[in-house]
Amino acid sequence: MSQPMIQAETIAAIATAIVPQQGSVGIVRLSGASAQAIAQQLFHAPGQQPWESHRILYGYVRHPQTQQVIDEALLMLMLAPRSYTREDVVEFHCHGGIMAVQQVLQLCLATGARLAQPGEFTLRAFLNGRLDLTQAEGIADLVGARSPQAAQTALAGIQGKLASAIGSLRQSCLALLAEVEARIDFADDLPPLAEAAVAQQLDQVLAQVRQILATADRGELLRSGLRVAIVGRPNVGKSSLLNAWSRSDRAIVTNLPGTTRDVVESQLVVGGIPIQVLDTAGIRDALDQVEKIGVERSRQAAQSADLVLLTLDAEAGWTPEDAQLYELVRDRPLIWVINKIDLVAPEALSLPPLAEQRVYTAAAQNQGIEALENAILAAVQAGKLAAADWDIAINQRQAAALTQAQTALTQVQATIQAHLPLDFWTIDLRSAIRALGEITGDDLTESMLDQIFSRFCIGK
Ligand SMILES: Nc1nc2c(c(=O)[nH]1)N(C=O)[C@@H](CNc1ccc(C(=O)N[C@@H](CCC(=O)O)C(=O)O)cc1)CN2
Ligand SMILES: Nc1nc2c(ncn2[C@@H]2O[C@H](COP(=O)(O)OP(=O)(O)OP(=O)(O)O)[C@@H](O)[C@H]2O)c(=O)[nH]1
Ligand SMILES: [Mg+2]
Repeated sequence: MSQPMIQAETIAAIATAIVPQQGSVGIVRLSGASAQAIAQQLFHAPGQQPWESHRILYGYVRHPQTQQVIDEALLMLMLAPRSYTREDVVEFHCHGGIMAVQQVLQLCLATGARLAQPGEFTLRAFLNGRLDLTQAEGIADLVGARSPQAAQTALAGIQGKLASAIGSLRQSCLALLAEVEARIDFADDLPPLAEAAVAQQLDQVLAQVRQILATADRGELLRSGLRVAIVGRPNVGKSSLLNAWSRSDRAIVTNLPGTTRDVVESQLVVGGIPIQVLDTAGIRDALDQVEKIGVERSRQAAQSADLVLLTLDAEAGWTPEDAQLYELVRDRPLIWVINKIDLVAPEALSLPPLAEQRVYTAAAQNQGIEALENAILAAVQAGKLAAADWDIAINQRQAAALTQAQTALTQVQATIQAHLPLDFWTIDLRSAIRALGEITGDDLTESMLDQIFSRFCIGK
């Protein structure tokens, strides 16, 4: 799969974000055999500027028929193979906003390019051998990263750290397979295989497989993050807690119960984990229709959360309504937040008669936030995050394939121990090699590719 294959069609897409907050520059990208020819019909570079690879041209994008100027722009030509896709690539660096890039893209499409599918530039980079599959997945991870640690891990993937770890395991298995097959084919000419030595080699490979598999939990946390819902009776200080925690005035706070009517979301990073915090409407028998809907959304938020912060008013203490609320959310991982602790003497506290972990906060005074963060990290097992000596973190697809390899290699060991004939060894060795190859893309199927590249964004 790694020999260059020139794709017949030239693809085009807007490579930069199209969002309400406009960027100052927007890029339209072309890749494929006609990229330069298309660009030359659209782009006018005044003066004697030569169309050389890896040089910036200054000029105008013009409608090829009407000569109407669409944008003033910079253009970069990157001739194959020195480009992201290893095909001829052209980038138009246009003015930001929506209109310039949209119109330039339309002109590219009218001049022979086809709109790229999500991830298609990176797919071509993969098909042309510039990246393996784990590196391509790293690129999607980096684009989606929501914490510096997640970005760092993604970059390790792009730089090929996982690829080389898996690659060397696969090489070990291939070498072993070659040894075994040689004994099958030339049994009389070669000394027999030392079973003990082979078993020891397999042990080493398996130990590494286990190490890499252990990074899956961390990968999952860094990629998906946590949804944390702040839930509680009205007026206990949920919105104050969100504001103190996010150091903002994101949510409206008043002394009126029923202030928050809808779920308010905020993005935070705690110990490297991206966290989506949901402040919810206080749960009670609602007074009006709007509040009723809000309360229903609170219940849904609690149900969808990875962790619930069940908040109590320390002054009011543990009430029957709190007990009812607990029944609603007790199947979720849960931390008690005893808020307004500034209003109560420690001996006067009445606490929930329940075992879950507690933290004490005075949200209005920004107190207790660190304790809260520590409790959350403990709840998700901070150990899962501890970066090993490397910053590799595998995803679910990679973990599934690695588990297959582990099973197959364990099977080889059993085969050796049972002193079964060499033919039996090769069966499981081959399936281990295939599973490892699925991770890097050395062994792959069309549907795997679709699955992987469909989670990219357009233009990547
Ligand atoms: N304007 C712009 N910025 C960008 C990108 C881009 O495509 N365009 N990138 C896109 O994601 C990232 C940079 N990644 C890149 C990775 C490889 C090559 C590249 O040309 N690789 C060739 C040749 C390298 C060389 O000349 O030595 C190769 O590896 O074969 C380009 C960009 C981020 N910034
Ligand atoms: N003394 C004290 N007052 C607090 C504390 N936290 C919140 N309050 C006050 O309690 C009142 C209610 O706070 P909110 O944050 O709006 O409470 P809520 O739980 O979001 O209320 P609803 O949105 O109505 O469910 C406000 O007057 C806050 O200033 C605290 O730690 N100590
Ligand atoms: Mg509120």
